[in-house]
Amino acid sequence: MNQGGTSFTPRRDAVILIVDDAPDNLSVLRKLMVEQGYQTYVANSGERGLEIARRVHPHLILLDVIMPGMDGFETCRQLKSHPATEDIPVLFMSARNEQEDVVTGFELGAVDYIGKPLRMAEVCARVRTQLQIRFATETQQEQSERLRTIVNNMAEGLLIIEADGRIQFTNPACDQYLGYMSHELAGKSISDLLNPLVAGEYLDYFARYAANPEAAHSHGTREVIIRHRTGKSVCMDLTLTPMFLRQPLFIGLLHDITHHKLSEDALQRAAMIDPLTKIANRRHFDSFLEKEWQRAMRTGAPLSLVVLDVDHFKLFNDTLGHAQGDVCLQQVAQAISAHALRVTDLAARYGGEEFVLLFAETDADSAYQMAESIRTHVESLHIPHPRSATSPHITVSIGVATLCPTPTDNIESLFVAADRAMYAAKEDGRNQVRATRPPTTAIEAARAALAKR
Ligand SMILES: Nc1nc2c(ncn2[C@@H]2O[C@H](COP(=O)(O)OP(=O)(O)OP(=O)(O)O)[C@@H](O)[C@H]2O)c(=O)[nH]1
Repeated sequence: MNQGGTSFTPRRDAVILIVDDAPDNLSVLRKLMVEQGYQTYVANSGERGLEIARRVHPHLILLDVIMPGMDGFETCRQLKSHPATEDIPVLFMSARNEQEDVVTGFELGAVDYIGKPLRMAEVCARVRTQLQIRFATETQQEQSERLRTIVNNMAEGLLIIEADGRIQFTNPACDQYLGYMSHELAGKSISDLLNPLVAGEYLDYFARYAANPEAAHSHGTREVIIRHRTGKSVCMDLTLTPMFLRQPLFIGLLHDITHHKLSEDALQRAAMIDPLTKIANRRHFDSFLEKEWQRAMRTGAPLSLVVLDVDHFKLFNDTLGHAQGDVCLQQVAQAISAHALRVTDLAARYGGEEFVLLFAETDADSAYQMAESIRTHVESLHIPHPRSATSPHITVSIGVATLCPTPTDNIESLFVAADRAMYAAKEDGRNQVRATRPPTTAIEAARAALAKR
């Protein structure tokens, strides 16, 4: 169907009802309408016309005015007062075509009034025009209904926003996302929902494009934090598109990504954590060390790396079983991470039974003290190691390396130094701390004091 120009062709399934008491008129008009391709019903009285109209609900009624019994005006009055027929367009045909008759016809709700004798080509043209209007209205109503159903049932939140930031309309999903009752958001400003900085940016964007509609373009999608009615923050994707009708408006589409965000965060956290011991994994430690290394290069502060290895762990596994070995690793991990006290400290499981600890802004003496404290902590856990030649309990050997990184140093060399120190501790009998440089006398004293206990 072409709704735009003059070449409109009525739908072939258009249904016409002709009401006229004169059989000749009825037969001529019927023939004419059938020739036009319309499905045609006829009635020879107002009463019969009402009956057919309620039953078949035609698209248009051609209604004679002068009829015995119920005349055309009364028939029209009754059609318009019944919900089943009130919206059917009525086109009067009458020899009574004084001005007051025509006015009465229109006042009763008719869409047109044709004078008799009828000129058939004119009747056809008027019928076609009324059908065109009728179908266009139906199409509009259908489209509006379709749109309303979509808007009311879509999962995305929808807002219509005016250029000054005032919310004109929200759909049920939007109300639900943000905890509002239906229509409660209308009249509020988007500044009530967004933080002032983001709201300011949007208001600038609205003002810019309201002033220059030609340059309008979609604001795209961005992640925003929106204030829920309860005050809590929800994370949403907001897509804004300008729409210029009588006034500049903006269509906002809200997509709730709080759950994605939560699982994204959980995934990110999981990617950083060792599943057995729940402390940092190697990947997280490496990136943390890289950052602290760069920072230490800028500040010139010392960086201490501690490498720890459980003594005779293979024997432990072989004696008590792998499951018991796992529990042991968990306990040792907790003891180690209990010493990562500052935000710039990080304890991690680096491999099977090997752990590492980074102490940023920590000199060799302090790092040695911390390492010694870890060693005694692990020993004090008293995890039985029945077949160990070193101790009846689980112990660890620890290597410490300290460096004030310069551009000629590299992380690898810090690791090599700490590893070397740790192997030296193993070779020297295990359950001890070795550093890349000898501890100061004060540290020695501390060690001696600890050893006596
Ligand atoms: N239970 C358990 N054992 C592990 C895990 N990862 C590595 N191991 C075991 O840790 C043991 C490490 O053994 P080695 O590196 O040979 O050390 P070791 O000779 O027992 O002891 P040292 O010479 O004192 O280092 C191996 O038997 C590994 O199977 C783990 O996740 N759970």
